[in-house]
Amino acid sequence: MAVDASEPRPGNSDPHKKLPPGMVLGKDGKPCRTCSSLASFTSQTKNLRASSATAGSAASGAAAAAAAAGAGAGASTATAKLPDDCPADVETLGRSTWTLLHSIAATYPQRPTTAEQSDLRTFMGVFSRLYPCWVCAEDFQAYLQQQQIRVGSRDEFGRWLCEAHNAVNAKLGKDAFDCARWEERWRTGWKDGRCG
Ligand SMILES: Cc1cc2nc3c(=O)[nH]c(=O)nc-3n(C[C@H](O)[C@H](O)[C@H](O)COP(=O)(O)OP(=O)(O)OC[C@H]3O[C@@H](n4cnc5c(N)ncnc54)[C@H](O)[C@@H]3O)c2cc1C
Repeated sequence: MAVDASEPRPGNSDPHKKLPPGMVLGKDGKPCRTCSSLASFTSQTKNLRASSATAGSAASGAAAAAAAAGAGAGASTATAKLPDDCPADVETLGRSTWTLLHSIAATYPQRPTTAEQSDLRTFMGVFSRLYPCWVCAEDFQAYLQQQQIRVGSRDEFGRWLCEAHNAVNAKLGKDAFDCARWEERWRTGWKDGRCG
C-alpha cells in the first residue's frame, strides 16, 4: 500500500494547495467524505457553505452544526460534536468495515468447502473494488495483488486479514496488532474474560 490517504489526493486536476490535511477529493472533484477525516471534511464544507452563504444561501440544521464543528477544530472535537446519524467519514467507515471483515473471518469455517473458499475470494475481490473510500480501495487492490489472499481455513484467512489490516495501520503510522491474538479479539473474546 504505497499511498498515504492522509495526503490530499484529488480525483482530478484541482489544485492541492487549498485542501486541508486529510482531505481527499472524489473522482468527481468534490470533497469525498468517506475518503477524508471528519475534521478536514467539515472544515472544507464549512468554507464552501460560507461562500454560498455570501451568495445568499444559508446552511441549516445538522449540516450547519457539522460545518461549525469543523471550524478550526481537531478531528476529535469535530467528531464529538456531530450526532451519531451523520454519513460516515474515513475513520467510522473503516472501523465498521474492519468489524465486518474480521467477523467474517471469525465465522468462516475451519475447513471450508471449495465453494466457500471461492465465495470468500470473490467477495474480497468485489469488496476491494466497491469500497467507498476510493484511495483506500485502490491501495487495498494493490495489496491483494501483492499478497495473495489465503482462504484455506479460518485461521489462514484471519491471519491474512490481520496482516492486511496491519499494512493499513503501518501506512497510517499506527501500531501493529499481534496477529497471534486475532481470534481473541474477534471470535472468542480476551482470555481475561472481560468480553463475557
Ligand atoms: C480495506 C481498508 C482500507 C483502508 N485504507 C485506509 C487508508 O488508506 N487511509 C485511511 O485514512 N484509512 C483507511 N482505512 C480506515 C483505517 O484502517 C481505520 O479503520 C480508521 O483509521 C479508524 O482506525 P481505528 O484506530 O479506530 O481502528 P481500526 O484500524 O479501524 O481498527 C478497529 C479495531 O480493530 C482491531 N485491530 C487493529 N488492527 C488489527 C489487525 N491488524 N488485525 C485485527 N484487528 C485489528 C483493534 O482492536 C481496533 O480497535 C481503511 C479501512 C479499510 C477497511
